[in-house]
Amino acid sequence: MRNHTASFSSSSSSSWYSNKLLFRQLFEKESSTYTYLLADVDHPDKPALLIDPVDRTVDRDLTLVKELGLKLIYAMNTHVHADHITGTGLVKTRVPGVKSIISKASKSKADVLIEAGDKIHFGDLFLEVRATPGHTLGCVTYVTGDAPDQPQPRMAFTGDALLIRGCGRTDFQGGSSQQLYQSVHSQIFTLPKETLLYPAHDYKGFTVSTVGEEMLYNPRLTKDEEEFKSIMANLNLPYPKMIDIAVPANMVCGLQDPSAKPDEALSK
Ligand SMILES: N[C@@H](CCC(=O)N[C@@H](CSS)C(=O)NCC(=O)O)C(=O)O
Ligand SMILES: [Fe+2]
Repeated sequence: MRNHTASFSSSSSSSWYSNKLLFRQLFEKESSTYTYLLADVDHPDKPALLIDPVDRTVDRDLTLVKELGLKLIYAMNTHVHADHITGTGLVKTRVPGVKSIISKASKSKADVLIEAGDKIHFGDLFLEVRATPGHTLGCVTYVTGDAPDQPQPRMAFTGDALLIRGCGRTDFQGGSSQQLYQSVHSQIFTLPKETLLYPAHDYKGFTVSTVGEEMLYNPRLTKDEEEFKSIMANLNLPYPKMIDIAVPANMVCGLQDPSAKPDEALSK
C-alpha cells in the first residue's frame, strides 16, 4: 500500500460533478494532441493535473491554470510520445513543486513512476491507472475513480491505445497489435458503456466518445483479433516526422533533470 493524501467527502451525485470536477480539453494543432486539465475545485487548494501537455502549448496551459486559480500538482503522460515533445519537463521548470508522472513500464524518467492499480489523488478525486500496452510497451489509461463520490459517468484518458473510431499504431516503440487488442478489450471495453473516452489525439475532428459507441462502431477494434492484426499490419502510415527527436527527449520528460529521483506518492 503506497500512501497518499486521500480523503473523501460526500456530496449528491446529481450536482457535484460540475461543482467539484473542473475539466478542460485543450488542443495542440500541429500534432493534433489533446491535453486534459482536471482539478478538484471543491477542495480549498484546488489541486489540478495536466495529462499529456505539449511543450509548444505549456504557456497557454499554465496561463489557464493561473487564471482559474488552480494549484498544479502533477504533469503526467499516458506514454512516451513519438510525434511531439512532452511539456511535463517544462511545466516542472515553470511551476515549483509539480511532479511528473509516467508508467514504470515506459522505462522513462519521471518523479513518480506508476503501475496498474495505482491511484493518483488530486484533492478528494482520483484517477486509477490501467495498463494498456500495445501502441507502446508503457502505455496507460487513466480512469476517473470508481467510487460513489467520484465523477459519473467515469472518464477514461486512453492516450493512443484507443482513438475515436481508431487506435494507436503498433509498428514501433515495442508496439504489438495482439497486445493492443487485448488491452482495449480487457481494460477499456470492460468499463461501463457510458464511460466517456478522451484520447490523446484526434485527426478527424472528434472530441469525445463512449465505451458503448466504440464497442459498436470502432472500425478496427470491433473486428476479431486476427482481422485486427491484419488491419494493423497494413496501415502503412509514414513514421511521425519528429520521432527521432521526440522519443529520446520524452524518455526524460522533454527536458527534465535526469538526476531527479522517483518518489512514491501514490496509493494502491
Ligand atoms: N503524421 C503525424 C503522426 C501520425 C501518427 O502516426 N499518429 C500516431 C499517434 S502519435 S504516436 C498513431 O498511432 N496514429 C494511428 C492512426 O491510425 O493514425 C506526424 O508526422 O507526427
Ligand atoms: Fe503515441
